[in-house]
Amino acid sequence: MKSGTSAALSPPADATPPVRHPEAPAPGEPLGAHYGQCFGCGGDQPHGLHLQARAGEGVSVTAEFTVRPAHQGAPGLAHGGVLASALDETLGSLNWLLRTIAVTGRLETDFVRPVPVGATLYLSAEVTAVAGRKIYCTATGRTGGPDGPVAVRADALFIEVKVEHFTENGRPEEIRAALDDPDQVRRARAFEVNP
Ligand SMILES: CCCCCCCCCCCCCCCC(=O)SCCNC(=O)CCNC(=O)[C@H](O)C(C)(C)COP(=O)(O)OP(=O)(O)OC[C@H]1O[C@@H](n2cnc3c(N)ncnc32)[C@H](O)[C@@H]1OP(=O)(O)O
Repeated sequence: MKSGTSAALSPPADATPPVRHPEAPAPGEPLGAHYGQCFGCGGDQPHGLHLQARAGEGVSVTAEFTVRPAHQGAPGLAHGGVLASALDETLGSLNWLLRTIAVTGRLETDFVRPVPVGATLYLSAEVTAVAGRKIYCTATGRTGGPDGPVAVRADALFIEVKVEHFTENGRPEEIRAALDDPDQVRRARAFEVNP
């Protein structure tokens, strides 16, 4: 049974359907990591989720994440916060398709079934509505295959921010390193609004 979603995650009356950016990656294309040190998608985080997302149709993505021993809460089972991170990361990757820089404002998660170590979580997410800077989206994670039973799901509100959100709030050494890395700058540009 789906639990109730809070009023904060119900789009207002003037919300509009999301618009896929004309230069968004084609359906099936891998999105890659937005930052090598990202806990969700980065390849340089030994205990990270190493989540790999691909563009879907419209403003949707799919992703997979395999639970490793470093992700346990109870013996042999994934930690709920890690599963919420996988949902958050998948939802965050939707912003590649809008070409909008946005951060999670609110994330509401249902944990439906326990997810064992070694299991692969098949995630899918889509943007449902946009209202000004507010991006409403939803995600599910299934086990056993892309059509397997739902183990986790989330509804979320992302808020569009400017790049200064990161440069003014992030620890200076990581910001400096990111700005000095041409590959990182190129990936940040891919988020920029308006071609
Ligand atoms: C060199 C650098 C390269 C960088 C390259 C970047 C690459 C791209 C990286 C992406 C990374 C993704 C990674 C995964 C996704 C995370 O995990 S992101 C990390 C977790 N999230 C955060 O840290 C966000 C922390 N929170 C904040 O900074 C601020 O609260 C926010 C979210 C920016 C909002 O603050 P604000 O801009 O002052 O906006 P505010 O005016 O308060 O609110 C705007 C609207 O949103 C609503 N709202 C705001 N918060 C909420 C809420 N929690 N609940 C409900 N409504 C809310 C407000 O009510 C308001 O509504 P309206 O009045 O317009 O109707």
